[in-house]
Amino acid sequence: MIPDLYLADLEAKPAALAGLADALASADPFSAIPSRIRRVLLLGMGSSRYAARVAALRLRSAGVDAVAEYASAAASYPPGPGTLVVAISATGGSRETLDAVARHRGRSFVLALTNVPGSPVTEGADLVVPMLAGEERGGVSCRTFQHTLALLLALADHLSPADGLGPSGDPVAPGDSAAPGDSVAPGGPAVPGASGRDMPGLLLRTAEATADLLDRRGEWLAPAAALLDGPHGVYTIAPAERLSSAEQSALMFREGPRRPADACETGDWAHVDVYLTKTLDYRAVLYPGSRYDEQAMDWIRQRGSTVLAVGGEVPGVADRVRYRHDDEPDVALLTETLVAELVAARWWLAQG
Ligand SMILES: O=P(O)(O)OC[C@H]1O[C@](O)(CO)[C@@H](O)[C@@H]1O
Repeated sequence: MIPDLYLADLEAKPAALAGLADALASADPFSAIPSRIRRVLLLGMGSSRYAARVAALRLRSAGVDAVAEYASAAASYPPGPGTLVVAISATGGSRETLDAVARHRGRSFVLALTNVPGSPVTEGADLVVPMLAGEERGGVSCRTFQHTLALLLALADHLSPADGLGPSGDPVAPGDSAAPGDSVAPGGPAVPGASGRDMPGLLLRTAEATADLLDRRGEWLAPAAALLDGPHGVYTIAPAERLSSAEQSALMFREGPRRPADACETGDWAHVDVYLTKTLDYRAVLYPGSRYDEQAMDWIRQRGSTVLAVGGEVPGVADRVRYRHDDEPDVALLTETLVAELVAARWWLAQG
């Protein structure tokens, strides 16, 4: 892994997103998914699984039977023709994901989502969807994480009943979702773009948000890096619907500069990370948007902990980083990890 190439990979995000937006505007990559699908099993490791978990939650909130599993889990859903397996591997070569796919090949409908066409995960797959993230020369999954999330949102749109998620990403109202056991799109095949969302438009706004953070990093990056640079590691906090942001951020602090880092869900924070704030110099990135932001911040203020908010205003934080379109939850989901990624790159480069 090479820090200056990792930074170059981050700087190439807006162009890669524009390319993905073009591709999604011209074709639905999921149109070959059969109508018999009744269950979605997303499999992956590391950042691929982080993205999968958020997508599975979104599918469930639209009434679709979906779960994200560690590909390494020995016990999971049995294979079957009604199961759509989404095997996610940026490199296409993670051992655990290949082993899990082997159990489903020829028995479930296997969709391989990968950045490397022809890689092992595509062997025997019923459908291959390329991430179109370009080569990551730094050796760290960053653009592939962003493109995985984007494509899984597009998949969720494709599989969701027409009365499921709205264009804003709001969950369906209680009682409006499909009944348990319903096919993913009642009465027929999954409807492309059933949610009515303009996915290419979302990706172009994400590219603008990403470019805004990159262009203005001279203002915010040095203070943010200094604020998070404590003796006891970095913690990251995000709502369940965007937990991938906290998980990917913590992974970037570990994988690049090799700093201790961990992720926590915002509501769960009061049951888990709160115990660290009394004894450690607790420093965290908060991705706001949970109804439990204030519950966490109440403890954080009492304990004098240090929090950097990304994408919103939260009373009691030490500082905040804002960016274009950060009031749009799906733009935030797709963009916000860039703050942690750039801090990680800065620390990594400083190590020489
Ligand atoms: O998506 P892949 O290529 O299967 O990789 C899974 C994980 O493994 C890593 O490559 C690290 O080993 C991470 O960057 C990634 O999150």
